[in-house]
Amino acid sequence: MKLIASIDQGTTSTRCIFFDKKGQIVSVAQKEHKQIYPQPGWVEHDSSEIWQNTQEVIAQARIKKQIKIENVEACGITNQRETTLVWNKRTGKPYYNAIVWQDTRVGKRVDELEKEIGSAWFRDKTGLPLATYFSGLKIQWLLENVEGLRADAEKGDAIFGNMDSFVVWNLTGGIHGGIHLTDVTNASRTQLMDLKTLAWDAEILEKLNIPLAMLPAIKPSSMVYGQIVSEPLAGVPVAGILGDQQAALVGQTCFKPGEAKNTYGTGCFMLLNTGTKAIPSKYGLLTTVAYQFENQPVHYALEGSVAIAGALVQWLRDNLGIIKNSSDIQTLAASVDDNGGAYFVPAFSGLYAPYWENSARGVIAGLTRYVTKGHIARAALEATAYQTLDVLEAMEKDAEIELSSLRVDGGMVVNELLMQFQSDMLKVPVIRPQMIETTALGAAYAAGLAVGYWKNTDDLLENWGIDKQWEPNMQETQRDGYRAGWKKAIERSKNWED
Ligand SMILES: Nc1ncnc2c1ncn2[C@@H]1O[C@H](COP(=O)(O)OP(=O)(O)O)[C@@H](O)[C@H]1O
Ligand SMILES: O=P(O)(O)OC[C@H](O)CO
Repeated sequence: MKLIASIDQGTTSTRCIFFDKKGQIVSVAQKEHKQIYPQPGWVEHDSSEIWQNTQEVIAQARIKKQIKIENVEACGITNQRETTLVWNKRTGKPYYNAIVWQDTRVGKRVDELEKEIGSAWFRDKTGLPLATYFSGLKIQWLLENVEGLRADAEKGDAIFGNMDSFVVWNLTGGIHGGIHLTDVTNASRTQLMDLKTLAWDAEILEKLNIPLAMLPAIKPSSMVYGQIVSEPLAGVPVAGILGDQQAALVGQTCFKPGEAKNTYGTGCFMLLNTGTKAIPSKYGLLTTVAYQFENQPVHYALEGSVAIAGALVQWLRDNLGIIKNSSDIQTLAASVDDNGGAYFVPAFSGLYAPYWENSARGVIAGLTRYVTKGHIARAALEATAYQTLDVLEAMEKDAEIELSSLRVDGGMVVNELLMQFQSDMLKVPVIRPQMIETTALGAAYAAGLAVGYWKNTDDLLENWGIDKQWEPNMQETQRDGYRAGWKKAIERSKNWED
């Protein structure tokens, strides 16, 4: 049986999944990597650990089901977006740990640029507001803080990449001729690419003092980029690259304008396909590239990015120790009937969409002696649903549409309590497809389309099917009460950092 390999290099783990023609998983392997927190607000990853894990999960997934290399038609890559790495193309060594998208170290720089140039200038060109989230300011921070880096970058020896570029460069030979490229979806998250021309923007590079020589070539999301030379996928073409949230949009087969999905992982990201039109946002969303298949026009999306969703469950597990495994939150939250008046705003990296408040920090509001750890667990889950509601409202206003249902995926959607509460808050049905590994599937689709494994997107629509659907079932007054409590808590979280 012929298969497509997909590598999903996510924020908390790296997976390799082999898919068949029906979009079903044939084999999967996954490994978590360390989260490094050197200072409050800083988040880093060790890039050599990530590359090591990538090789291990590919090998494990192949061995588990004895997959023969001649049966692997192509490989797709999908990745945590924005996370920024600079390494030396002659030695392969990184200049610094990868600075993760959630990292807030460039907060001061954001404020300076806001005063100096203003967010609108960046938004008009890139579709993105000034925020700590994107890669451009992280690259600038590295250039200013790592000795010797600027000179190497100007020579073109020090090269930048998000994790897609880093993985592809290593797979295709590394210091022995690895290719240095990225796809349009990832490039659209650097804040260095012009959304209309799909090229690096010379004015922004000049303003941030970033040498063009260090940036990867920008390519479509689906095409044969080159051959893998490293075991255990040697000889297989790399044929698809998509940022993970765009990959989930493709995996959910949201190919028509007006179709949307919400992915509940570390963070939570809602994307609405807006077709070949880039819609500027007036209500706090991002305008971003959805995908570009080879020889086809680019498709855009509106995106509502929420930094902390499942990461809050991990925080309750790792930092407070009130649950042992992430899945234990279900029993704990179900041990009480409601949130007991408690609201948890997880503004650990400031607030992202639709607020974009760098200076916000996390708060638990409404505490009384009545509140138990069950209520805190419930408030933590509800936080994801309220944040999604904030984003959905902004999206409906920006795109002038009304969503009739929402397709969901990601690690948190196994949580039925959350899914019901989500539907109650949004007042629309929430639909979980049979396949919730949509991120890896989307990258597999991009790769498979490039090599003719699937003929066109119609082939892919047949692979999508519903597993479960939740209908709204809450009294309006009760819902309004929850919403009002959340809005008050949001106000308490703002303007915390000086
Ligand atoms: N039963 C559950 N209820 C709520 N959250 C969960 C549950 N199981 C896992 N999670 C959360 O889902 C996230 C993992 O989802 P995943 O899609 O793998 O994330 P990512 O791709 O961002 O690494 C973790 O943050 C974890 O805390
Ligand atoms: O790795 P995930 O699933 O948390 O996704 C991270 C996003 O790409 C950040 O923009």
